[in-house]
Amino acid sequence: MPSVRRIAHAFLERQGLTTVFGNPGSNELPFLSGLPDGFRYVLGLHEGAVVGMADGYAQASGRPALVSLHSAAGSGNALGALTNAVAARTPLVVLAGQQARPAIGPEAYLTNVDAPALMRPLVCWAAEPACARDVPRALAQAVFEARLRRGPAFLSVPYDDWTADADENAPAVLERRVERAGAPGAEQGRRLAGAVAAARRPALVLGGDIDADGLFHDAVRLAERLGGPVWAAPSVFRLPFPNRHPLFRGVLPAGIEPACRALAGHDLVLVLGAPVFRYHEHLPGRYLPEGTRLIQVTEDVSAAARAPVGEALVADPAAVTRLLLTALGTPDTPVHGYRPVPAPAGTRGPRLHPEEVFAALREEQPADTAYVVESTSTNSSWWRQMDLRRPGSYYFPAAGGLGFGLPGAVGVALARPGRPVVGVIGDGSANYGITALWTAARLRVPLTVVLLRNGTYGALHWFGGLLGVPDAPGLDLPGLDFTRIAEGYGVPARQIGGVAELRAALSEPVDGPRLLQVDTALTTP
Ligand SMILES: Cc1ncc(Cn2c(C)c(CCOP(=O)(O)OP(=O)(O)O)sc2=O)c(N)n1
Ligand SMILES: [Ca+2]
Repeated sequence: MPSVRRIAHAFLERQGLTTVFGNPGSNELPFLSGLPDGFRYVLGLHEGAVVGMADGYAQASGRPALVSLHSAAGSGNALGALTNAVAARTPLVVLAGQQARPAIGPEAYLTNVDAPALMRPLVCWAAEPACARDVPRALAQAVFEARLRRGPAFLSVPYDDWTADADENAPAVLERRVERAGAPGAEQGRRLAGAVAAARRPALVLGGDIDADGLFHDAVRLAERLGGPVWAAPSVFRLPFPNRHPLFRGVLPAGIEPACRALAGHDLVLVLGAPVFRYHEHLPGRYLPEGTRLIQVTEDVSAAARAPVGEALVADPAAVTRLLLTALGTPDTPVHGYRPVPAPAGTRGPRLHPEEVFAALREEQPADTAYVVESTSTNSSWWRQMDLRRPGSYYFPAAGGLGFGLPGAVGVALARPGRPVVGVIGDGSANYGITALWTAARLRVPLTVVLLRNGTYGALHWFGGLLGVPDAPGLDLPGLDFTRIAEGYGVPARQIGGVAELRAALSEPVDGPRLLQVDTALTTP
């Protein structure tokens, strides 16, 4: 009989999971041995960077990604990055090594004492097979759980399982297909279309799933058919709609009371592909204005069940969007007149205003550039200056867990080799995923990193004021020089003086990773 490893490799190959993002330990070597031709191992120097790269890769490719982590400490290092993947609903298959079966009970060195418990609740499914013969089936379950539940699934495998003989049923795993159909029933569809058609002042709130599911252009057609305002759901991590479209009103405020105020006057709020809502600053009040009906459409059962208000239909947003476009008819003429971009705010000192940096990106970068942003005090400046009109144009850490930016940018660039990719990273955020620069250099990933150095955790200064604690310590970052740090990881880097120098640098051809450090003024989010 073939070995468990042989069946596992064959199954992963059948499922297209041939790029392994990993950082190895002794427990993982038996799985990694004998990887078939066509497999690619992308080494990250810290498990946070490994998962961040896999997250960016899976989001940009639209397919699950495979992760190989070391047991215990290695899996623990990945938890921060997994907060973003679980919030983004990114399908990741996370394999972790484990001590040999007889050594687990006595808790030998490098034992992951209760491996599945360590990873919950940051994965949608976690297990350690009860015996070597169950590994092929459990691996298949991990793949199908990740893909169908849309999140990271975790499997811990003792290292002596991989060389064990598979049993006579194992080859049948290779033939398994598990699919999901998520269209609403006829009556559900009629009810929803009737509610939308009857609305006098409908509003749309769109979530990251709209971009993840390829619905960016359908959302525009639906919005133009409804004719009402469109918001991106709070704590936006993917752009679901062109941000200068005349119907676009920006990101819905991430506070209960301001969000309610923004929705005032609308008799129906249709939420597609988002939780209701992922609030951030706690600003209590009514969830919805008097007389406003909210209907949420998501395939995330938990997001539907935990929402504090409104009705929910658990269904595929793509099927629902198509159903509504069919029932309501698509608009005859597309809307014109995208909103013009205001002149960027400037500064009179040596530091650039973030808006000047973003205006330079808008004007110098190709229109199909994909941006991976992780700078938390510059969001308002970003949306004032950018004009993004394509799917897959914007990625942000979905749970606000810093450390996604740099690795995620590397992952996006690996997934979309023909598309320009720019990481816009704060000098605070950069430190959490900095080792991704080494992988970018080794793989010569075409990537521009614009490092915004304002010498501080800018957003926390703002939050301190909001929370009435302006005197908190630990918010300033003097003396960091990412040009030298990047060079140390093998990435060419330079300090940028003014806007003209930035524009000139951005217009140069990109044939590998590069980092441009810009000193910026502190702004409010
Ligand atoms: C893993 C992790 N650690 C700490 C934080 C807390 N945090 C921190 C430390 C922020 C400051 C980020 O600083 P930056 O330089 O990247 O960006 P700005 O200066 O523009 O705010 S924003 C924020 O929520 C976090 N979100 N995630
Ligand atoms: Ca900063």
